[in-house]
Amino acid sequence: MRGPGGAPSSLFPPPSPLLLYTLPVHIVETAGLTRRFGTVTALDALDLAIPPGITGLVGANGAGKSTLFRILLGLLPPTSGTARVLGYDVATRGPELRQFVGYMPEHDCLPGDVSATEFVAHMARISGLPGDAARERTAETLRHVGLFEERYREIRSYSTGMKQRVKLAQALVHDPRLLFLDEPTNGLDPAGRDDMLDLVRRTGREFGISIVMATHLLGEIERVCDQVVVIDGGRLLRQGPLADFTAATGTLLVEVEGDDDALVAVLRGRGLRVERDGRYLLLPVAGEHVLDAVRDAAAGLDCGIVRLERRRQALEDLFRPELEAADAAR
Ligand SMILES: Nc1ncnc2c1ncn2[C@@H]1O[C@H](COP(=O)(O)OP(=O)(O)OP(=O)(O)O)[C@@H](O)[C@H]1O
Repeated sequence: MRGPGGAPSSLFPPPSPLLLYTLPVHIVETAGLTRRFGTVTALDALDLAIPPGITGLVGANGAGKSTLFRILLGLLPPTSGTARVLGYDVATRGPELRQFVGYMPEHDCLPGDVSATEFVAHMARISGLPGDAARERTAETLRHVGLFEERYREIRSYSTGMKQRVKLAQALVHDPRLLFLDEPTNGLDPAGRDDMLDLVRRTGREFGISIVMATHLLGEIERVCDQVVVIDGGRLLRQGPLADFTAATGTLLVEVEGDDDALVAVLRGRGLRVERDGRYLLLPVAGEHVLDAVRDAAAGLDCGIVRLERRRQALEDLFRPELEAADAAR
């Protein structure tokens, strides 16, 4: 496991200087990437340029996310076009690139009759780690994903959330520089979803591992990702930094502690338009006087201001219409 900032642990030799100096600007690059299955076009002339960091790959079911992962791992040949992962051409250098890439598949693929320790250590050995290092590294990885206490239990006795963690552990055990996670929150309840997203974020941020996470849930992207790639029907809708998609809107978002009904009444009494969204009050930002009015009114009513900021655009609002339009056109 690498420490914060990406420093390698003592368990692993440092990456070769050659690799350090040749790390590409983009961890994934594709040009005209196309994959057909008979009459179905799963990927359609996809041009991607994904920088290091945590990237959300978002698309509805059948958008082509899993097909893209299989191609990027060098496990499935494209029909046409090219792809490079960490600078390696997937068509010719699959075995090399897979040393540096971890993959968490979407569906349940774990053997039930072995423990997490046995399974993850087996995967570590397959990746080329010698016995002692594989055992140490397995314990370390299972601790990271929160399964250390239960590591000797048979996988068949695990909950869905625990099985997802085993899948993440096997993807991490060989100390990859890049992780492909295919719907890591699949089948989890809201609390399990939160825990998994937190784990994904910590894995990316604390250990400096780049992550591409496929999901069909836009809200998940907003919580953990720096970058967004949106595909639909195998085609690229948009890609770029999350901040570009969630620019500040012309709406002021206010949250107060205290009598917010009274605050609404006072603000409306001053001629301001105020709407409610749960515990938030929303006002069009017509100028500085709106901010001043909110501050003065809250102070006059002894309401503590918890949030007073421009509301940001939600990904959901941006892409839902595009995804729906693309669906209708098919
Ligand atoms: N081996 C295959 N043979 C035929 N069609 C396939 C094959 N693999 C994928 N497809 C088709 O390609 C399209 C993209 O599938 P893919 O699994 O990549 O989508 P996805 O975005 O990962 O969706 P999901 O989350 O539902 O798996 C779908 O129409 C799917 O039916």
